[in-house]
Amino acid sequence: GNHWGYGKENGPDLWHTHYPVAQGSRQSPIDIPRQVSHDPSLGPIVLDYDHCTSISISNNGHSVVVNFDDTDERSVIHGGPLENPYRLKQFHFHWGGKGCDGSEHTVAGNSYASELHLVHWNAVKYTSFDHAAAAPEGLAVVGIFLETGDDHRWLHTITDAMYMVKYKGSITDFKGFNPKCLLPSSLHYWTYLGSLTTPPLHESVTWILLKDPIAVSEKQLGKFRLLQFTGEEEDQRLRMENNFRPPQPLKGRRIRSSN
Ligand SMILES: COc1cccc(N2C=Cc3cc(S(N)(=O)=O)sc3S2(=O)=O)c1
Ligand SMILES: [Zn+2]
Repeated sequence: GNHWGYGKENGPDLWHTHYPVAQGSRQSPIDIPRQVSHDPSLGPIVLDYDHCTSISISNNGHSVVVNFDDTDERSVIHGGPLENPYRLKQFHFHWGGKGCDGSEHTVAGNSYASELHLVHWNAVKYTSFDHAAAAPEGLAVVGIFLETGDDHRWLHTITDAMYMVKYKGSITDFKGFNPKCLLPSSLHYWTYLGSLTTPPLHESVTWILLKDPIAVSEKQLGKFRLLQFTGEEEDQRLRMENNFRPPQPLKGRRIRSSN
């Protein structure tokens, strides 16, 4: 049927027809205003990725996803606003078209070129990722902004693998990648309660947005746009770009800032 996407016929403004929660009270992304209340009780976020390694990279028809083995507590985040450790499950990106920005969250109305999402789930409170992804405290997503500048020395590993997952439904081995190398120098962050930014739009996410962007080159971003929304067998060739949802109403939510 009319599967959701980012086009005119199936884009973010129409998602509410199949996913009414799209008009809910804690939807993401949001715009981060210039002034955010500083909460001294908010400790640092800790990313324990030391023994973390990736398994595969795939194209799910909406983004490029790097998947992790989440069968133990090897790679977790804890601290900050989180009551429990959350296990890393996958990371993926959202980006724009040639010369236009594609982040999902915005800062004082400004977009970045792209946004990286590191998706973690609460294996202390929930028995599976699928349960956690639909539960109020189930997920913690770390958002990292990408701005265009110099080449990112480690992003090459990911962009070089993209030709292997050009089409929707493709997946290939991608072992030994540690996302610690994608973190900016500072782990200062904003945090608020929100949702998945794509269908099913579950309101299950504690968002942790790092304030500092990382720099990637236009050339590296260009390789993201070689990916396709469509499958190899489809005659339509749709370049994967502008796969971002615009900011949603804050609806009275509080956004807190770490130090
Ligand atoms: C039962 O719920 C499930 C089961 C399997 C996968 C998903 N997901 C779908 C979308 C989605 C969007 C994310 S974003 N852009 O906010 O970081 S994270 C994420 S997901 O949790 O992987 C949900
Ligand atoms: Zn995302």
